[in-house]
Amino acid sequence: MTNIGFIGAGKMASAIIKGLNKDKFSVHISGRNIEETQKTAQALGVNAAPSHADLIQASDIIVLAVKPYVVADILTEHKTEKPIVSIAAGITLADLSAMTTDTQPIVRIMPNINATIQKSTTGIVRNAYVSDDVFNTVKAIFESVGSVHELAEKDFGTFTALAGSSPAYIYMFIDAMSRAGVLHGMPKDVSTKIVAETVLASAEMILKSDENPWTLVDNVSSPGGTTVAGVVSLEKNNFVATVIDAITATIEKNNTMNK
Ligand SMILES: NC(=O)C1=CN([C@@H]2O[C@H](COP(=O)(O)OP(=O)(O)OC[C@H]3O[C@@H](n4cnc5c(N)ncnc54)[C@H](OP(=O)(O)O)[C@@H]3O)[C@@H](O)[C@H]2O)C=CC1
Ligand SMILES: O=C(O)[C@@H]1CCC=N1
Repeated sequence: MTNIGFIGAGKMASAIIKGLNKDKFSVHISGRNIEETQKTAQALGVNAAPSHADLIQASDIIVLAVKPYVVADILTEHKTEKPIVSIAAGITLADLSAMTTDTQPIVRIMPNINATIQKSTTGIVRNAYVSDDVFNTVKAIFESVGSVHELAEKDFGTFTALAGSSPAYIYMFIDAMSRAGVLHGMPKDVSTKIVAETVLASAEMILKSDENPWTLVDNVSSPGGTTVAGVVSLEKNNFVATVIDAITATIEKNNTMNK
């Protein structure tokens, strides 16, 4: 049984812990406040550690699941040679090494909120001090809540935009479509379900088809028909450039988070 300790048990840690196979992993959590930690531990069916030091003592692998600005404080105060896994946005392996030691085994992860339904698309990279055994265990943790993509660290900012943050942008798109349904007389719950089902199936089409997305756009667009009228309107309003700008802004923020 591998002992996994989560420092910080908020939205992401809870989503990951819920998906973990408790026959393979014994899970410990520690937070800012022991009463809150005990309540969260009880709700998740895991162990509450009285302090971060106790959690580190009890764990084989320590997952930092706190907000990025808290990571340095924790790593400065608590030294360990055990492998550290960070899910914090914008904090690089080099940043984490600078907060620990030159030889600290560190894995950097970018999951997404779809871990809540075991469908995270997760990015992973390790430094040179992480053994294959530890790396495979960390991969297994995140495979319990979705797919795992091994990346070069230079691509982590882009991955953060395309997978870590993008659920928010996709929710915005769904809500905008659904609001248009309301404008044209449909109840919001009905239009949201219709749009969400259509987004889900359209994404499945892209994953199952060999065609590129623009060919699929052309397949929907009948000559002189309804779809092309909407496609031209989206383009008049800079839909593609607007989306690309949002992804670039996300990457730029990622690159300056710890500066
Ligand atoms: N949300 C998302 O979609 C994603 C988030 N991430 C990353 O995951 C990390 C966590 O984000 P998320 O789960 O959303 O945030 P949450 O705020 O939900 O969780 C953070 C948790 O850390 C706790 N905490 C704060 N200070 C300390 C401390 N000193 N010691 C221990 N615990 C502490 C907080 O407790 P309290 O509430 O009491 O302050 C809270 O429970 C971030 O670094 C973020 O970049 C990565 C990918 C996606
Ligand atoms: O907004 C953030 O910084 C985190 C990282 C990806 C999703 N949420």
